[in-house]
Amino acid sequence: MQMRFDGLLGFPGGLVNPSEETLEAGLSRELHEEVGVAVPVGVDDHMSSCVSSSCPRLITHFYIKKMTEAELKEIERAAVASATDHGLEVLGMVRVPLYFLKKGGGLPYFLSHSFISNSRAQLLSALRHCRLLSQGELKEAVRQAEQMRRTHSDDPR
Ligand SMILES: O=c1[nH]cnc2c1ncn2[C@H]1C[C@H](O)[C@@H](COP(=O)(O)OP(=O)(O)O)O1
Repeated sequence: MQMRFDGLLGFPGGLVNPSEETLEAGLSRELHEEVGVAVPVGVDDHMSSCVSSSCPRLITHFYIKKMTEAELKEIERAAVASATDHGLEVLGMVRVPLYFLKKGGGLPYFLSHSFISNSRAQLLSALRHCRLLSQGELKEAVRQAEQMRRTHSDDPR
């Protein structure tokens, strides 16, 4: 995922006008701007679509692209070295911690941060779809994250 200019976590991507380009071409263009490399995206990579709750005229389309660790490392390097949006719209790529540490560290802490639009739900659906974590582990991570958010909102600081 990435830290956005507004301080929220989200996925690389952006607005596409379907009368001007296909969704996949628009996503590839946005990826080039935000991660600095041309990542080919096809209709087979499409995962889900949903009407935005904050803006009913916006439909969010979510794609999953599996890649090797070497490809991921290349993207992480390019995101800093050549992405035109780096330091502007995008403040940095972040790997999602897919583990649990004592006292909520790892995935539960990550999930307790603030996310743009429905990107937190998109992350959870991707982890479920790719079977990277079990249903029980995801449920436990969400439970701990909610508990942390409640604790933080009680913090008077
Ligand atoms: O990761 C995301 N998941 C779901 N919706 C998202 C995500 N990132 C952005 N959005 C939504 C929020 C905004 O309403 C629009 C446009 O986002 P934005 O970052 O402003 O797009 P541009 O890069 O400026 O085109 O999408």
